[in-house]
Amino acid sequence: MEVTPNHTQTVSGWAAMDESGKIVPFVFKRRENGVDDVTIKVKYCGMCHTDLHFIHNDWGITMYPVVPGHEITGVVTKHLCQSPATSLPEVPQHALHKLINVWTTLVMEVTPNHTQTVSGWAAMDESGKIVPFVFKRRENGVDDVTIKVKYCGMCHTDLHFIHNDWGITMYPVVPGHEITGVVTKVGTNVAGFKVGDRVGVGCIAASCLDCEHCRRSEENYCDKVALTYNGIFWDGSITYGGYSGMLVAHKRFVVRIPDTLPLDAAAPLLCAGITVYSPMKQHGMLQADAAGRRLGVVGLGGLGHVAVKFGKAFGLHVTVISTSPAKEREARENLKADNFVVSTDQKQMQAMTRSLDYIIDTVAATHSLGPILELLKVNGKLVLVGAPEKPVELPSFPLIFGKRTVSGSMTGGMKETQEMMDICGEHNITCDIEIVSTDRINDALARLARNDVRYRFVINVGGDSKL
Ligand SMILES: NC(=O)C1=CN([C@@H]2O[C@H](COP(=O)(O)OP(=O)(O)OC[C@H]3O[C@@H](n4cnc5c(N)ncnc54)[C@H](OP(=O)(O)O)[C@@H]3O)[C@@H](O)[C@H]2O)C=CC1
Ligand SMILES: O=C/C=C/c1ccc(O)c(O)c1
Repeated sequence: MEVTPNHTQTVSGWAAMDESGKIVPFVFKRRENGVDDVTIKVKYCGMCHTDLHFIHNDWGITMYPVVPGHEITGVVTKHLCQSPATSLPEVPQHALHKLINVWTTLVMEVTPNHTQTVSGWAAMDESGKIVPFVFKRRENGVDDVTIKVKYCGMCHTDLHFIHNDWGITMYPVVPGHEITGVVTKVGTNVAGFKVGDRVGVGCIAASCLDCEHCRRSEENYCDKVALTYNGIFWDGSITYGGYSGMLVAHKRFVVRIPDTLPLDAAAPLLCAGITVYSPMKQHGMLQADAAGRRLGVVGLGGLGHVAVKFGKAFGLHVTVISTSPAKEREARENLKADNFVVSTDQKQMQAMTRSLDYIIDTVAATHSLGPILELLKVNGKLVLVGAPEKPVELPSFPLIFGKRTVSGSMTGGMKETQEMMDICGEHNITCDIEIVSTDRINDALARLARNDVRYRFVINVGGDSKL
């Protein structure tokens, strides 16, 4: 109730409280009937197999307690005319603006300290079109840092969310988790940052700060993690990302950008960089004794090209495994890749059998891991970071016959992100970027979807402007 003061109506229902899958009686609160709402007395509810998936957390995205049911029939008991909320201001609007106003009104009702108006860019539905979107952010709290956004990288994850590939998008979604900018305000409990500092924000907006993972600064694995967009923040509000002019971030989730790094080419390090750095470190690829070992990078996009750069900076022998022969020359000449294999060319693939110690797979589309696993030596390790919407094919024979391991990795923790950023500062590692103006976001997304970028689009949100 603290989080959502307008959730005043008590409802009796039935919920699963955990993965045991047992349904128990559950009393909870629903919001008051808003201006665009209809209250329904539920008469019947079908039991879909999706309910079972959520009850058992089959898809790994259940937020317990979960009250299932999406085949609902009933009778209207309250609607607009009886709503306690008054009508919207009389402004000539087309449908989209009206929707935005309703949304903003609701957010303000739920989170009264969300008083700062911000201009950004959002997808309103699965059509995937990005449109200007005005919304509210919270006031700068005692532990918060307010940031004027200068640049924001366009990660393939943004595309997945914009198109609801993963089925979990809460529209309107303001994407962007590769954010750099300048501090404009700090809270009274903030010691590490001051106005004017060059900073970045990556994938995390909040975590519990208290669990075993948070204590180890693996906030990315906290089961209460709130992602930078499409997350649910401590106050119950939905988070909005860096395709926007301004951001309020908790100090724990802000990273210092070394003076040697430009804010535009450093921005993708906040996601693409840390997402490959973290498993490379975890699996020992960055240790001095790993120099000379053989790394394969599957997919030469935003994540992949940074993996090549880290691999080379730490003395690994790097092979790019790509569907795009046209990327070979640049990969060898600019990224200094030692080898380039076209994954659709069976001869080239066969010649690489049992040659690699590690592989990082960054591919955004569904594919089979079988031919890729064959490239690993016995005991070799494959780390999956690409997140296609459908499961990848994982045949057992190449795993068994090569005693190989497949694992996954999700972005990185905050301590590790700062460490990575500082290493990039020392080694002058930045991303290869193409700057996009805010009126070209849709064109850039279309090009990203058809694999036409070398290697990251970065939106110039406010890079040319003074503070
Ligand atoms: N695990 C995590 O924490 C994170 C995961 N991700 C995920 O990683 C994946 C890659 O992200 P990112 O590097 O930004 O994406 P990019 O689009 O920049 O790169 C993906 C690369 O995959 C290869 N590819 C092959 N086939 C396809 C296809 N049909 N569609 C798209 N790509 C294809 C391409 O490389 P080539 O031309 O060489 O074949 C392409 O450049 C995404 O699924 C993203 O959601 C992103 C951030 C964090
Ligand atoms: O695959 C990784 C996805 C990471 C992610 C999803 C949503 C979001 O807001 C993020 O900041 C990161």
